[in-house]
Amino acid sequence: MIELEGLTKRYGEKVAVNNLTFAVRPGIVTGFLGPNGAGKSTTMRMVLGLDHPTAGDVRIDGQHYDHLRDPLTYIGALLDAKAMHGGRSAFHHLLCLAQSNGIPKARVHEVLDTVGLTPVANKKAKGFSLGMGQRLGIAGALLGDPRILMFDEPVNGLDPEGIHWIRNLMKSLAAQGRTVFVSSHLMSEMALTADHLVVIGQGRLLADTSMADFIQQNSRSYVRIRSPQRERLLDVLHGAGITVVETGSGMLEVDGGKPEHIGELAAQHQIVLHELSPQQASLEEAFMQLTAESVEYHAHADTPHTPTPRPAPQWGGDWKRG
Ligand SMILES: Nc1ncnc2c1ncn2[C@@H]1O[C@H](COP(=O)(O)OP(=O)(O)OP(=O)(O)O)[C@@H](O)[C@H]1O
Repeated sequence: MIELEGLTKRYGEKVAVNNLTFAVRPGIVTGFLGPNGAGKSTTMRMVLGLDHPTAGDVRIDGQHYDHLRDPLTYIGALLDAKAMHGGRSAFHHLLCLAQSNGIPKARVHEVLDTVGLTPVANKKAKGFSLGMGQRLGIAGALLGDPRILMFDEPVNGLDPEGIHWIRNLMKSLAAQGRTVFVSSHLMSEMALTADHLVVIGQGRLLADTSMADFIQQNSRSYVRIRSPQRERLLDVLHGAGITVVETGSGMLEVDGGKPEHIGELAAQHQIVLHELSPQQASLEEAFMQLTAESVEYHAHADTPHTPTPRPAPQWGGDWKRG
């Protein structure tokens, strides 16, 4: 379990993370969403003790990261796949991590196999593609067989097979009772992977809820109806006290209606239906709706806005014995 309480991080005037309180629970995949610059990576860095909170607290299974003995055996993380020594082979990179955390060498071979990098184990990491780098970063996260896993944008650079693989990996890690905390901008992927969502905007908590509730609470669900006897159907629905929205394309929409009820009414009045389909907004639509006001970096056709570059997080470099 990861627990945040009033977690806050300021960089000068900028409040990157603002009083976040939530818990990431075991046994499920928790998605961490937010527009660019919302504070996701800063939060994750604070979980790993790579950044120190201005205020508040974050604990891993009740302990501060700095107090964990052999931290890789508690929490494995992928924050920045490029934050590794490019001159080392994949095998050596993992071996160094293993040795500093009391993990046996045999485990290095196991995780290389799990992520599919055994054939390139002796190749230097600097020659790796983005996707291979992601796999190596994931191998590092799995090395200590930790109860908690945290991935920042793990599907970045992965091909469709790789995306499918990481989705199943995360689900199976959660099914084993582990805590899995993952950020991604790929909403369709998140919708397939996460059971629970934590959403932040401009450093503040916007939602901490199940995937189903999040979509339901932040979007419109309705029944779409198409009928060649549109006018008669309208009369019947109005007669039954149902509010109908008429769309320009000739469709009818009933907010929050039950398709069974509408279908039965139509049948009772012998009205032909060509379509009767429940419509649920996608995670992407719900996310856009919730975060619309906290998006900092809008694209403009003629004035592209680029956030100020900042140093890459030093993943792995600060990990040490407690
Ligand atoms: N080391 C730093 N110094 C100054 N400002 C920083 C630093 N790290 C992050 N910030 C600022 O804090 C805010 C949150 O950044 P962060 O990278 O945590 O957001 P994010 O949600 O991970 O964004 P993205 O989705 O674009 O990766 C941003 O405005 C960013 O510019």
